[in-house]
Amino acid sequence: MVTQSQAKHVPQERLVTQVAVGVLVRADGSFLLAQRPAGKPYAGYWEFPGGKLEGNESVEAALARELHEELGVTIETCQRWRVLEHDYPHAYVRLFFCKVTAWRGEPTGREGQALAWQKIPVEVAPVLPATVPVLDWLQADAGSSTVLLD
Ligand SMILES: Nc1nc2c([nH]c(=O)n2[C@@H]2O[C@H](COP(=O)(O)OP(=O)(O)OP(=O)(O)O)[C@@H](O)[C@H]2O)c(=O)[nH]1
Repeated sequence: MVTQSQAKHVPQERLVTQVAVGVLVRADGSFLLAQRPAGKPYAGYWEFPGGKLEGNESVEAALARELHEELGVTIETCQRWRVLEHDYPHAYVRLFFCKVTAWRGEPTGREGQALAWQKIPVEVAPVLPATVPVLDWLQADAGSSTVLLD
């Protein structure tokens, strides 16, 4: 979904694209990255699975839809984690990162995208610019059981 931003630091002429992003974390601490398919901006870059909110969708509903479409999984446990904004040439995005700790089904690249379970330091490259800080948060969280809400 694209909405007019009310955030003060967003340049006035920019629309904000809201994006729900899933950080699927397994019991061993590994997390899932997906490679953006050909034809999208930043094709070939690695990111966390997710996509844009549609209509009046909530973050949770958009994430459930996107993870089902992209990976074929059904979310069972999901918690909002952090919010990050990034100004790309193609869009100003507001990313709602959610930690997904339980799901049904084995993630599969249903849109032909490559998938990789990773730990810090990640072995795949390049990652999307706005994905880099998330890797730092995951590393910071690794020694703590605290989940910060934005
Ligand atoms: N899914 C996802 N998107 C991200 C991440 N980091 C990041 O900057 N983005 C940006 O958020 C936006 C998500 O758009 P998308 O193209 O994946 O969404 P979508 O599946 O709804 O796309 P569509 O237009 O093909 O339907 C892109 O501008 C992408 O660059 C991330 O970790 N995961």
